[in-house]
Amino acid sequence: MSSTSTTPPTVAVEAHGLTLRYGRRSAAALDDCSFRLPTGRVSALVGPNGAGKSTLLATAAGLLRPTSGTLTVLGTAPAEARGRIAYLSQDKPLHPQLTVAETLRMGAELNPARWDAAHAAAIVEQGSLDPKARVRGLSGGQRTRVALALALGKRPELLLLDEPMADLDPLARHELLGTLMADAAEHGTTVLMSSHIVAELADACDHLLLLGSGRIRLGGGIDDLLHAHSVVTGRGTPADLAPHTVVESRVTGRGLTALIRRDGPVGDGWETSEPSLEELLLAHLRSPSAPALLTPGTTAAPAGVTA
Ligand SMILES: Nc1ncnc2c1ncn2[C@@H]1O[C@H](COP(=O)(O)OP(=O)(O)OP(=O)(O)O)[C@@H](O)[C@H]1O
Repeated sequence: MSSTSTTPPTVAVEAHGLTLRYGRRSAAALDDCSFRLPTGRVSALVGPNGAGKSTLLATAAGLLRPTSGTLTVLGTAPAEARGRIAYLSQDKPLHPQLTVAETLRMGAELNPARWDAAHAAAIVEQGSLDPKARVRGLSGGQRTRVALALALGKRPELLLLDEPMADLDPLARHELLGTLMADAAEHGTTVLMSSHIVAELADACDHLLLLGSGRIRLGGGIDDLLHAHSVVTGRGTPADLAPHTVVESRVTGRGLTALIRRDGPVGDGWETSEPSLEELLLAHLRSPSAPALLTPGTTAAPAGVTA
């Protein structure tokens, strides 16, 4: 890696042929993944159950080692970047016997150089949590808030969140997503978070990584990915849509409706519109054999070339 302390890396996470098997004979949980994620963005990590999202996040946090290939974060090996990363796993481990205030004090002690006490306290206060309450007495969503306060109070350069919003109520989700976006905008924090709640990701995230069966299916800026696709409706067959790539098609009352990846202008006779994020993701999830697409900024650099 060639980055120096005066020039922060522009790439937060970069994978080359990243493959991870939990056992020698197991199927690959991550299978030859190559991609890069730019710094300072909020990226959504999406995919069906078992796609490899948690595995990728734990690998980026330095808790799992690739079977082959490489993964670098913030320009270095994940283990070397631990102090600059915050990782919140799905089970959000906290000490149940500690109070909320003691938990935040522990965060301060563990991260003396970086701890932002005011930021962590504000996240807890927004949830109207009693600082003297014991963690074991909190609801699932309240624990999530404390765990997020611990992660964000560390002022990480890279924040890895595994389904952080699953047990939050809609208001809390909205508010905490706003906090993540503000941190990315004001402090350049890079956020990579897995989630199944596509509607909320569309508002909060500007980047996307779609995993299916351990492989990268889509990667890039959400706007770029949406612009690259069209929903077309008309009287014709999928073959009539050549040279475009038909990701998914179905016959409806109005003829054929297809989600295509455009290769030039769409011919006359087809009504076209831009897909929503949900339409794009669903079409790719229902069509696992559709070719993968990584937009230019998300394609891993050739070996030996650094950001
Ligand atoms: N500790 C483990 N030991 C063995 N196999 C595992 C382990 N953890 C995950 N796997 C397997 O690796 C694959 C990817 O799992 P992973 O948990 O990364 O998926 P995911 O996309 O996070 O799923 P979900 O949306 O259900 O959380 C799955 O086939 C899973 O069974």
